[in-house]
Amino acid sequence: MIEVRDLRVRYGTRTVAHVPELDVGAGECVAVVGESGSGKSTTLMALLGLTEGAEVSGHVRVCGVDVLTAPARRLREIRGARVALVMQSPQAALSPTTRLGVLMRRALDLHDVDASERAMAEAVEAVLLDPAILRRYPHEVSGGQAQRFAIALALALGAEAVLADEPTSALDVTVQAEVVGVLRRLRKERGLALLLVSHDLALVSTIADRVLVMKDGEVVESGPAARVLAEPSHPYTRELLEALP
Ligand SMILES: Nc1ncnc2c1ncn2[C@@H]1O[C@H](COP(=O)(O)OP(=O)(O)OP(=O)(O)O)[C@@H](O)[C@H]1O
Repeated sequence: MIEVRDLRVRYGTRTVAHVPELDVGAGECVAVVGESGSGKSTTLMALLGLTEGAEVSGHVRVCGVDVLTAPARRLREIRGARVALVMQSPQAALSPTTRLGVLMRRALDLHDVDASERAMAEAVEAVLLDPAILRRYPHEVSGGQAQRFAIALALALGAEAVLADEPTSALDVTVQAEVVGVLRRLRKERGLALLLVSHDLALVSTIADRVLVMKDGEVVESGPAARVLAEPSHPYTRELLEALP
């Protein structure tokens, strides 16, 4: 589903992310962890060709599309519909004057997907939200609810992969846990490929099969989540683990 080889993202002369190898198959979950500024979000955005102004090289294949060479039309096919991007603050990306239900109906109509009240209610219930949320405006829901709404919309559109960029603030740990809980269940039920970005190694290891640890744009350690957590081989990974509350 996702295949990355020797991905390099540069802004000017500075390499902000270098990922030698990253694979996520259907039903698998891979987490990218590291402190703020380590290149996690940049890596995620590069997978959808969304690193504006950057020089990107290497090989990136997502849902059969060669992201670095594909024409804009092919990239639009995977963005939003086949691959869901769950952002740190999804409310910011939503129109503040449009109710969530209207927004969902428009998106489903655009892709010729069933946009009946019942189908929309089922979509939000699948991420453990009350269908009443469809009558709310984006500023009337919490960050975690907005993230779950974004996942519901993606699933209704038939997404095969979810890329989630988790909030980095320690205050948001309950939100993260809430969203990760939903993703964990959906991954099993629907065979979604999941790529999670987080600074919280302990949280992601509860869902991820494999973990990549990034520092200053480089992958310093990668491997099965259980191994990385139990026997971290890099001092930086040990630091991340020791920093946990
Ligand atoms: N458009 C840009 N132009 C120049 N530098 C950028 C740009 N976007 C990101 N960077 C730089 O790339 C580096 C990696 O940023 P990135 O957002 O990927 O880190 P991160 O690990 O996701 O951090 P956070 O957890 O805070 O989101 C940072 O030093 C950042 O300043």
